[in-house]
Amino acid sequence: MTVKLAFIGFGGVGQGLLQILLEKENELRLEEGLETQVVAVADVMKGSVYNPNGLDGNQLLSLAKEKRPLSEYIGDSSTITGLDSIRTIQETNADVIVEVTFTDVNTGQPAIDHCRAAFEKGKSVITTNKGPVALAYQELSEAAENNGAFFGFEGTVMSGTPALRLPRETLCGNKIHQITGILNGTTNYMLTEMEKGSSYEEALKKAQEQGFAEADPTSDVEGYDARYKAVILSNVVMQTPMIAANVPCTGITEVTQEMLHEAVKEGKRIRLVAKITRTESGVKAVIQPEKLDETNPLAAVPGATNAILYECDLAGPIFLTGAGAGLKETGFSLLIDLIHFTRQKAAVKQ
Ligand SMILES: NC(=O)C1=CN([C@@H]2O[C@H](COP(=O)(O)OP(=O)(O)OC[C@H]3O[C@@H](n4cnc5c(N)ncnc54)[C@H](OP(=O)(O)O)[C@@H]3O)[C@@H](O)[C@H]2O)C=CC1
Ligand SMILES: N[C@@H](CC=O)C(=O)O
Repeated sequence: MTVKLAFIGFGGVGQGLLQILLEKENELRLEEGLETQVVAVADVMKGSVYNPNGLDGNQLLSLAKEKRPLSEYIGDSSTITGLDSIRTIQETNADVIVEVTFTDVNTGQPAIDHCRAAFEKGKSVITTNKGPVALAYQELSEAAENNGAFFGFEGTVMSGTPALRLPRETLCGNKIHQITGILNGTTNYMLTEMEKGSSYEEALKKAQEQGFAEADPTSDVEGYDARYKAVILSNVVMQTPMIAANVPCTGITEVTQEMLHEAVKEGKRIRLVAKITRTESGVKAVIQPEKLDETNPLAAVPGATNAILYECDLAGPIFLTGAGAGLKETGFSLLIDLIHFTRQKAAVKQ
């Protein structure tokens, strides 16, 4: 099956997915029957390019790496430049929209509108953008279903570590009554680096250089990104709608090197912890730095690695750890969605 893709946003994660698709082209065709063709890319600063017969992935990546505009793409006479993101979604022949614009922690826009526009046209969406799933999950998942479209968002929590499919699919049949996790790679990386001696500013800069941080890192350090992820876990895994603004949230801006070193001396670690609990009056969440005993499995989680503990009624505690951020790792999360999209289409055909 050939799947035509349009990238909306072409930053680190979008490029990460395209790199993987090029590297694994043969494997994906042979093992999953999946062939992809990038037909369009639309990005705010880089511009846009569309060719219904497909674009050359290597040329797109070179332009992005050399920070050259997409209007410099050299293609045949069917190549069009200058479509904005909504026209790219509505007017191109893409089957799947790869929504990888920045996450806006107040409005979820423009990503929510991108998803709406895609579903109205019966097109599928795969995204790592937390806004749509945290703020409009109910509406968008219904719109996808009503229009026969696929809505994939595995990478919105813990990047390529399957923090959403594991509980929804593999652990199905359990009632999960509590989820506790380290859900932000940037802050965990910063806390680990600060424990080793880096200043707050140095640690943040290093996290930004490695592509872990949000476009506006305030979202990471103030805990808003982890709060969005807690809301997504409530919406999707606990199937209980949660309003982000109602979730108490404290980031790591007040955590000093002294506090971290003191904790280490006590045999403890300070980590930014998200807790989502099912109570008699609904699902509640809280995000805050916590001093964890070294025996707590979350305390041992280093760098941009994240971890999550699901407390299940039948399976008991299930602990999952892996990348929480990173361009290739998050690009991989989109590949997971793409493979599931392909398998679903193939199953419908049979
Ligand atoms: N990096 C990571 O480890 C992870 C990231 N995510 C999420 O994935 C998404 C992408 O992340 P990442 O690639 O790192 O971010 P980047 O900031 O590198 O890329 C985002 C891209 O989207 C573009 N963009 C912004 N608004 C629009 C718009 N309206 N139309 C078209 N393009 C737009 C930006 O353009 P410009 O820069 O030119 O303004 C930029 O090129 C984010 O939502 C992020 O929260 C999720 C999990 C992990
Ligand atoms: N900025 C985020 C990226 C992934 O969601 C993080 O650091 O976890």
